[in-house]
Amino acid sequence: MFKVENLHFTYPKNKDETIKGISFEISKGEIFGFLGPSGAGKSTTQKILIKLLDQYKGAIYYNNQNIAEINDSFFESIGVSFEMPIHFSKMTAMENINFFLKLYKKNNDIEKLMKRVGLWEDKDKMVSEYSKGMKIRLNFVRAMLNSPEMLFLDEPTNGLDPTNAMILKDMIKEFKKDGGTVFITSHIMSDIDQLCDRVAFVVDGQIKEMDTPRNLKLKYGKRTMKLEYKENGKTVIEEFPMDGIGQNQTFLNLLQTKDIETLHSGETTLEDIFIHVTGVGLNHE
Ligand SMILES: Nc1ncnc2c1ncn2[C@@H]1O[C@H](COP(=O)(O)OP(=O)(O)OP(=O)(O)O)[C@@H](O)[C@H]1O
Repeated sequence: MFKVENLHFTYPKNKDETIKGISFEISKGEIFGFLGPSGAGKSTTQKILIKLLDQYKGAIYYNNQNIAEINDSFFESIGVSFEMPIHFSKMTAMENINFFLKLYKKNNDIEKLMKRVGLWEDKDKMVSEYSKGMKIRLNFVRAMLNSPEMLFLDEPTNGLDPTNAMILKDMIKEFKKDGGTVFITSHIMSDIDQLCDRVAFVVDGQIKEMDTPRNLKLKYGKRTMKLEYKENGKTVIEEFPMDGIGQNQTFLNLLQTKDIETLHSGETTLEDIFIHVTGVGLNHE
């Protein structure tokens, strides 16, 4: 569906390259996460992919067509939601939608979308009266206006309360179920974990790691079992190697004789992997 080959990009005013040879492919129906520390080049890549920036080196294909050679049909078939919502604040939400709807040949079911994100009741309110979370939800509706085949989402749940974030994530999953393809950036690792089929970690304009969240967890996870049990009123914690765990008599004895509180494998989180791969902690603004 989407193929990026050896992408390089330098901002005209800069000396150094921002994107230093990125390659990846996204299959139809796949949700692909693009993760990395601030300044790694995520937004720059996204802007190149949606043809906001040109003068890059390398090639980008959408449905086997070089995007440099596709005309308006490209914009007809993609939906974009940037982190900072941009709407006409002196117009109502519905007026905003109607304005943008006219730009497209294909239109989605607006009432259904607005009801789903919980904005139907407030559709005639001025956007200036909308809260930050409402603007973000309206932004998502805008990305879906033309019933796109592929979505580009930059931090789509950032600034939403857990309930609204869950609704948006469910909508993204439904979009995928209906055959849609998604390119997504986020700092919220649990969202990425729940949504993405594959993720790429980008550091300083290069992809450092790319795989399914499960494979990454297996690769970076500690192969251990951690056991917590009660003894003389105190909690004791012991760790055992996963290999040969079924024959480990000490471990088996504890299981049979102790009052077990918890038992889990040393699976690592995407957050741990992020810090390991990028060498940079997550910023949760
Ligand atoms: N218009 C521009 N002109 C020159 N340099 C830019 C421009 N936009 C971004 N940069 C630089 O390019 C690099 C990558 O920025 P980019 O916005 O792509 O990072 P990011 O990974 O999206 O970061 P964040 O997570 O903070 O949004 C940074 O060093 C940034 O200063």
